Amino acid sequence: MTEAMPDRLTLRRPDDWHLHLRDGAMLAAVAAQSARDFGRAIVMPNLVPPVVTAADAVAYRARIEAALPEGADFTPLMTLYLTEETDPEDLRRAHAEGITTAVKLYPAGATTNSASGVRDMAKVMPALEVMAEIGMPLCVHGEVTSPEIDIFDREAVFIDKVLAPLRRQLPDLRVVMEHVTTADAVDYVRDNPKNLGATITTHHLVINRNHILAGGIRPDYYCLPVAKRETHRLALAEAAVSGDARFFLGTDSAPHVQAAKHTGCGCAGIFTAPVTMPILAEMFEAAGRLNRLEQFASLNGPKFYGLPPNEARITMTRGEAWSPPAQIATGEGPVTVFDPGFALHWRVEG
Ligand SMILES: NC(=O)N[C@@H](CC(=O)O)C(=O)O
Ligand SMILES: [Zn+2]
Ligand SMILES: [Zn+2]
Repeated sequence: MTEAMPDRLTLRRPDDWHLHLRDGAMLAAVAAQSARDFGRAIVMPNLVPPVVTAADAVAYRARIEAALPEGADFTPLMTLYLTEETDPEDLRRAHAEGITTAVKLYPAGATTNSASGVRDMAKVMPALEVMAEIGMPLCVHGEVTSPEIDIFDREAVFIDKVLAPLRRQLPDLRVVMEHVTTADAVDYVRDNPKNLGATITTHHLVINRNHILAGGIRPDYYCLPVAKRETHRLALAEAAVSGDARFFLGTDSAPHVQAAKHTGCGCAGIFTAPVTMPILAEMFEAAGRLNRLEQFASLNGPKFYGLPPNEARITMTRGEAWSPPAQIATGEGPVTVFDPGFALHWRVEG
């Protein structure tokens, strides 16, 4: 006899430790999509121009708050975009005043809106030293950008050539490897427990590189770091359901209008905010680990950031298969909602 599968699940309200909310009409359309299921989010600073100073972060936070629905239970946790001109004293002030939760490192040219990123790590060492001193985490887009490095190898090479040396130099710096996509990254995090965590996205738990390229090119599955082969996806899924506190949810929900993705040079980013919790429930259930979903989505992230978990709870229920909308409308045009390619049975109540 098989045990009855639970059809109801109550968990602490989840958080999203890596989110792109954008600005203007896009922000107005997507803010509510995250605020529905999530209590807090680490908000990425890669606007054009980027959020580089404490004053920029204060202004951006006010725009986000203005875009949230009345009464939303959602706190944006702000980040600063690290540049070679970042003033370490501005970081110190932003941290002391509780304006920012983390700083984001984009290697120049690695991803969407990263032109102002870092070319020479030596130039940002004074800022990183201050962060290590005050305990401000560094969130890292971990890919090298040299054209001679194959795009599927860029994360693994980054670990060897940039991250490991940096962590040897500044062992007290708290680092989050954002959106890990490889078994190499999972192993590196497991083997180096001190001051290191990793976010895993919704889509990297679901797709491998075949989804982008087999049977036709699918720009809606294109993101950075690009999805890797199936063995890597399996390593990510195993890390997510393992209960290991160093791995936590960062959706990397990154809306782009369809016109910017369905084109000759489509941009990177997948919009997952509205479907993340139903997809995760489906995945954790299939792995027989539904009881670990709360650790991954609601407990491990706050633990790494030294914040209390949310007091509020959400309830998820399992029922008939349902189909999320294929797209949402925004003032800039439609945005495709991530399609996991399997039926969803779980929903967040309320
Ligand atoms: N993940 C992506 O493919 N795109 C992100 C940037 C990022 O997180 O690298 C975006 O801002 O669109
Ligand atoms: Zn990134
Ligand atoms: Zn991102």
